[in-house]
Amino acid sequence: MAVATAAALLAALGGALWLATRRFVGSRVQRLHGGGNPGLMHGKTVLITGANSGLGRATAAELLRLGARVIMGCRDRARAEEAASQLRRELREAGGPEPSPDVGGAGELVVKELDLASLRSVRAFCQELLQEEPRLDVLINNAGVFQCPYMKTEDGFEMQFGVNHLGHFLLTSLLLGLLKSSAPSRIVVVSSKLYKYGEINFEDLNSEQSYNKSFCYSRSKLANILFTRELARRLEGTNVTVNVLHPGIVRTNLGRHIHIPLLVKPLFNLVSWAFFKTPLEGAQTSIYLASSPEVEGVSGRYFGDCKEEELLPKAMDESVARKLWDISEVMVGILK
Ligand SMILES: NC(=O)C1=CN([C@@H]2O[C@H](COP(=O)(O)OP(=O)(O)OC[C@H]3O[C@@H](n4cnc5c(N)ncnc54)[C@H](OP(=O)(O)O)[C@@H]3O)[C@@H](O)[C@H]2O)C=CC1
Ligand SMILES: CC1=C(/C=C/C(C)=C/C=C/C(C)=C/C=O)C(C)(C)CCC1
Repeated sequence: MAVATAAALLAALGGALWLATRRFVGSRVQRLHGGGNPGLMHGKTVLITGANSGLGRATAAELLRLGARVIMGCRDRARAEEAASQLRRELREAGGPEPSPDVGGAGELVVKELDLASLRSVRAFCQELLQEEPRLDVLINNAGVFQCPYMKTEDGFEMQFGVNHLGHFLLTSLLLGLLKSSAPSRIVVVSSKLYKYGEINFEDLNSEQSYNKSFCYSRSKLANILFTRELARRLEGTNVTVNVLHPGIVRTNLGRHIHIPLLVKPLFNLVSWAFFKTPLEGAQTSIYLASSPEVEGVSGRYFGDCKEEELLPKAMDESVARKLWDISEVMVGILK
């Protein structure tokens, strides 16, 4: 009995130690990309959608630390201003670059309103940005909504397809001119491994015949990959690259629509704390694709953990990618 108790205690202690070590080592491994080169992003302007939370916030923090001027495109100004104040404070405390107009706005953080569930908002955002910004070096299409109940965007699109794909499609299209005139420039698209369970069902892109929230999330993430590959093809020879990534499973606010019974929540929190990536760990591939010299000139590829990965054939289907592009142009009103 005593031996069994001692063994159980030892196992629990070992487990706790392992988890704590994993957290500790993880937080040190996080800063590898560009960590040795704090000026890597000096003079570069980066736009990140959904930069007030989770992966977007962590990506903004790290690119700021590397000297970029970061524009946060966020739907809620109050939430975004609060995140921006925290990021500025963290940067100061870490001894990062002081905001400096002389070095292309190094370490400067700008908040702009952008609701990807409204084409009007996307257009207004781009109009303002194009008036104010002389250059855009990196666009990171990061914002996303995950498995929400059936909802429509302002323009009547199914919410996940509307925000994750169509809003970013219009945003990117309207900013392409500026990205081209700032070349070499980069576009980074945040997708998910869950694309594997999606299909582009052209006959019901608005999910009016049936709605399955998991399918629609996966469909929107498959659309992110097809969009990236078609855009890379169209951008050949322009010195503007576009790559897509999956971040792994990351502890963020993305799961806000998942209902977890109150009693199970503490256990779930513990499990996610132990096994999910932190936002900074999850953001590494976004940061890598946005800043690393290793991927200069690389375009149309899919990455995870800062390494290229293979795609399923359905994500490489050129005819589906072209058809999705053409339909997206009509849906967002670029072509009538
Ligand atoms: N976490 C994970 O495990 C994984 C995440 N991803 C992808 O990573 C990306 C970032 O998600 P993550 O950081 O995890 O989640 P968060 O929920 O923490 O962040 C999502 C961001 O998107 C913003 N957003 C949502 N809807 C809109 C909208 N209509 N207009 C503008 N911004 C909007 C949110 O704004 P607000 O705060 O105002 O709601 C928030 O800033 C997503 O594309 C997601 O699909 C992919 C695979 C796994
Ligand atoms: C961490 C966490 C939650 C869950 C988040 C999950 C499960 C997110 C999964 C996202 C995935 C897998 C996206 C893939 O593209 C809850 C429920 C909000 C409760 C509080 C802590």
